Amino acid sequence: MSGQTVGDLPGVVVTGVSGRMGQMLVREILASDRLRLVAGVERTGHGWVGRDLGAAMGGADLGVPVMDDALEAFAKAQAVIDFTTPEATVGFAELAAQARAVHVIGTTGLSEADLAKIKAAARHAVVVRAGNMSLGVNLLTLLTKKVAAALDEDWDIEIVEAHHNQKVDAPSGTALMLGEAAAEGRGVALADVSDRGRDGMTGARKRGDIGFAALRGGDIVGEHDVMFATAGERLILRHVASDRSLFARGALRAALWGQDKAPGEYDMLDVLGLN
Ligand SMILES: NC(=O)c1ccc[n+]([C@@H]2O[C@H](COP(=O)([O-])OP(=O)(O)OC[C@H]3O[C@@H](n4cnc5c(N)ncnc54)[C@H](O)[C@@H]3O)[C@@H](O)[C@H]2O)c1
Ligand SMILES: O=C(O)C1=N[C@H](C(=O)O)CCC1
Repeated sequence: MSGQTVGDLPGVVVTGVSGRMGQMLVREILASDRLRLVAGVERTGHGWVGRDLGAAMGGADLGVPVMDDALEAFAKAQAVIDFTTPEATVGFAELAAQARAVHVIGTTGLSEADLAKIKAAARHAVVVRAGNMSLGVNLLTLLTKKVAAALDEDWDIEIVEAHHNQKVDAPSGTALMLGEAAAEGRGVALADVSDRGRDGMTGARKRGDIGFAALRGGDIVGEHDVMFATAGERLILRHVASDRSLFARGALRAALWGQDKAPGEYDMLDVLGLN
């Protein structure tokens, strides 16, 4: 970015700016010399709306407003980084497309109907979506696919995830990415073999199923095991995130990467050049 003035840097809006990821994103953007923070967006009625973002975060004024009019905010930006809720993200996808801003989506828990709306928005603008923005997890999806392809159904696949006690969706977006990768490696559709939330007299495990289990507690940032278990041995692939900043840095990288791309839906494997 040599020779650029601050005004030339791509402008970014962070939605859900008061949230765990929102505040982490603000800190990473302020520390970056490649992106410029233009606004934060929060839901109508939130106490931060109308305030300066720096002051709202308990520091000095930044000259960056917190707004609840997303379209007005997006009109000033080249990228929108969005870690909010499924309902909010679907609305933001349409507005980001109208503003022709790159929409980086970290929100998880999206339904098939939500994904269809995001796909429609991606006809007009760049969307980068991933249930996990870290390099390690995205590499883990490739390893999972490879191991699943190498092993037959004598090997049971179980995905175990653990997160903090405020997480509202399960299985995690990451666990679902890993499940998709395992299913792809096996040449099956995840929807046909997914086994979630066992409880009570479940009967014996069905051969070929991919099982999911979710743990919630304390301040766990995010842990994922993909277990391949057969008679006499187990292989466990594990990722442990100990700091949310790695998700935020992945999102910033995606926002920059998307600046010169054609409209469409992309993921972090595209951003990282691993596809
Ligand atoms: N993809 C990844 O790498 C990754 C990493 C961490 C978290 N996540 C996901 O990001 C999402 C947010 O996680 P979090 O821990 O920051 O949650 P959080 O609850 O701390 O933050 C969500 C924020 O969104 C705001 N919000 C809700 N509706 C809104 C609306 N209509 N307009 C504007 N703001 C709105 C809330 O007020 C809140 O500040 C979750 O889906 C989580 O699973 C993804
Ligand atoms: O804290 C969360 O919520 C996280 N969500 C993502 C998921 O659902 O996999 C990524 C890890 C943290």
